[in-house]
Amino acid sequence: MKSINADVVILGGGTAGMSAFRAARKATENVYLVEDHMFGTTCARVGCMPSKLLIAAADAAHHVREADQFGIHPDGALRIEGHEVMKRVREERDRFVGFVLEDVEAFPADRRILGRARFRNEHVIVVDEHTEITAQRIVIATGSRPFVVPAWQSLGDRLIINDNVFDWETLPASVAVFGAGVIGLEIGQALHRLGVEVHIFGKDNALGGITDPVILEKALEIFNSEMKLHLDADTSVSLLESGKGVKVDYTEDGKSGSVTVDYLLAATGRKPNVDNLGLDTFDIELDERGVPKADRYTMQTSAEHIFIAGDASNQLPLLHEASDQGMIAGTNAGHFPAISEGLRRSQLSVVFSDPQIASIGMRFKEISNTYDNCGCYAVGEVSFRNQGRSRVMGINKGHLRIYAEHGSGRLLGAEMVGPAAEHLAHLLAWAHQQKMTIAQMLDMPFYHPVIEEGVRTALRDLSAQLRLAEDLAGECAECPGQ
Ligand SMILES: Cc1cc2nc3c(=O)[nH]c(=O)nc-3n(C[C@H](O)[C@H](O)[C@H](O)COP(=O)(O)OP(=O)(O)OC[C@H]3O[C@@H](n4cnc5c(N)ncnc54)[C@H](O)[C@@H]3O)c2cc1C
Ligand SMILES: NC(=O)c1ccc[n+]([C@@H]2O[C@H](COP(=O)([O-])OP(=O)(O)OC[C@H]3O[C@@H](n4cnc5c(N)ncnc54)[C@H](O)[C@@H]3O)[C@@H](O)[C@H]2O)c1
Repeated sequence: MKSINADVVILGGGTAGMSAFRAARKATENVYLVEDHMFGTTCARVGCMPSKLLIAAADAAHHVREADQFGIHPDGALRIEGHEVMKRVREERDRFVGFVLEDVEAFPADRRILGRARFRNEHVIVVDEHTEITAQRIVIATGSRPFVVPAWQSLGDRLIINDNVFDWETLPASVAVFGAGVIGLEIGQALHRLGVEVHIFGKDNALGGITDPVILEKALEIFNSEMKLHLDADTSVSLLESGKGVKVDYTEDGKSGSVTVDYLLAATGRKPNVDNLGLDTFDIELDERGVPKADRYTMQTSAEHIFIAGDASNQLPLLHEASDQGMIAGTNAGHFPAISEGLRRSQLSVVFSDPQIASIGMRFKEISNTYDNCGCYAVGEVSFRNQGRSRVMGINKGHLRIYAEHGSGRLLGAEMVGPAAEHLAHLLAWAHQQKMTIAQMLDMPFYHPVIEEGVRTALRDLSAQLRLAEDLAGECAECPGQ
């Protein structure tokens, strides 16, 4: 077995690991990056990019179908060639992966190690059975993997996860998507729009990570009118005798039903890859999911020379977060024992369904947990039904709710389902990070006619309800704030 002494070793060569590697190398050259099987990142290979490529194809089909409303009638039946759709998805995906691999190739070859890393103790990492690294500091950046209900393993190759979808040569005839979260909704709706028969099975009426009940109700109405959603069904699944498909039996609202599909896509959440790392070989404080607890500003765990970043950290499993957390963890591992707080940006998340779903700052659930006792917040809202530009474009479906604090008048957060949510959410997240008040946001320019005018309507509604410090006479002085 080869022995190495390192200042820093990074476990996992995805987005967070690459970011940590670059950051740590600014402090010391003696840094190693260990990747289990394949560089290229989850985002580029099987996550953000291929899913958005599939969605882009679905959007193209949708726009053709929707053209009628403008008096445009594409002649003949819409023909979707599954193998052409998937060829573009795979080719463009490979192009994105290629760029990541070029970045990896630029890292010194002797500092990249392929193999599965595991702690032997708090300072020693064993990679497969070929290398032992004694490291002064360690960054865990091992990402996450889909959580799959154990009983579904009996479905054999008819059970698929997101990774499998993007390797398809062509589109299947039918899929049952389990999980109506972010992945289930994005991939499920895209497949549906590409002509695949899709049945989405969820749990507890949850949809796309929405926490605001008003937004959830609107979203359920919109998505239910397009697809077969079973969001609170009892289900049992079995492999067809032929082995070539899956039967889903379900009961919902007292009624029973059954569907037969080619595949069951498990999109029931993801699990941080920390369970097989050997964390039980030393003392480190874990959360309820078995993930090392870490300070969100330094990414330092209770074992002070060990840092964690990206999906592995069980904080916000998003690409930009993985990159930021990797940078913070790598910088601190590099400069240890000098630790500094890194930049954590305002929360921003977007689901690329149509209409899109987005949230910024505090979600409604957090707001109600924090403020419900004192009632020191107000909500402003707008429906996109009669919003000028959205109606012009025939995309006038959705609702936006913005939350602000009485007293300070500051923007707290927002949730929405609706047109251009990816852009509106950026606008709102930037204002949130700048700690703007609703009055300051209303002082900003708004062009006409644009979808952003919908944000202004919601801000005006909010402004009319907000009670500012001078009106409160001491009330809300003890507001929990953020
Ligand atoms: C279908 C899908 C769509 C998504 N879309 C979006 C999106 O649109 N926008 C967005 O912001 N986020 C999106 N995400 C989430 C985003 O992809 C992740 O948050 C991000 O990729 C996490 O990066 P990471 O570095 O933590 O993990 P990864 O990129 O997964 O890197 C972890 C690496 O660690 C390696 N590893 C694991 N165990 C070990 C070990 N023991 N030893 C050595 N190496 C190990 C793995 O092989 C892997 O390469 C999506 C995810 C999925 C699945
Ligand atoms: N656009 C994006 O930014 C994007 C896209 C995809 C993924 N992601 C990231 O990946 C993470 C994981 O995505 P995900 O969709 O797997 O998880 P998720 O947590 O968003 O959704 C999982 C859903 O599965 C449901 N569920 C759980 N067990 C079930 C069961 N047995 N049957 C039916 N439904 C069940 C849950 O109620 C939940 O709604 C997301 O939280 C997100 O951070 C982001």
